[in-house]
Amino acid sequence: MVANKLLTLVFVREPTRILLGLKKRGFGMGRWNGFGGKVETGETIIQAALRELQEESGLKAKNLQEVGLLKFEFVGDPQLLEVHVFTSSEYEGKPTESSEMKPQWYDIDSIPFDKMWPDDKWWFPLLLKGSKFSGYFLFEGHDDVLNYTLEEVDSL
Ligand SMILES: CCc1c(NC)nc(N)nc1N1CCCCC1
Repeated sequence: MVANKLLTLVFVREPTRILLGLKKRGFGMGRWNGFGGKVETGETIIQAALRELQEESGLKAKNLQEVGLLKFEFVGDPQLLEVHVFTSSEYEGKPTESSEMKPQWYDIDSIPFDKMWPDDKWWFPLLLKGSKFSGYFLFEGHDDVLNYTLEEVDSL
């Protein structure tokens, strides 16, 4: 049984804009996304979310709200990815480019979905309106979603 690989994804949100980062290398390179990565052994999901945000954006979140649970399967890969999605509205620091990510504020009316992972266009609107959501996406390669389920939930 291959255990799910735990990942975090944090979006820093202000009333009219959201912080995205352009992935400069590795998995998802060239796509805008929130900040996140693997949960290492010995750390909680929350600790990992805070660590990855700080490493990748320079920001220290002072609050985190879990807003989504997304599971991803890639055809031919037995490893399921389990992404815990968070938003933060209070933070310290200034967005700073890292080796991994180039941060940039986007107006919530002009999210660059064509330059993001294809699943985002389905669940991002739920994040923006403050819903909690749970979804599953079956990918073939990194560009094609073969099928998906997505629901708004009362609690995660
Ligand atoms: C699981 C891949 C993924 C994805 N779809 C495939 N969509 C978004 N928005 N983020 C993703 N992660 C967020 C955690 C760090 C790795 C990339």
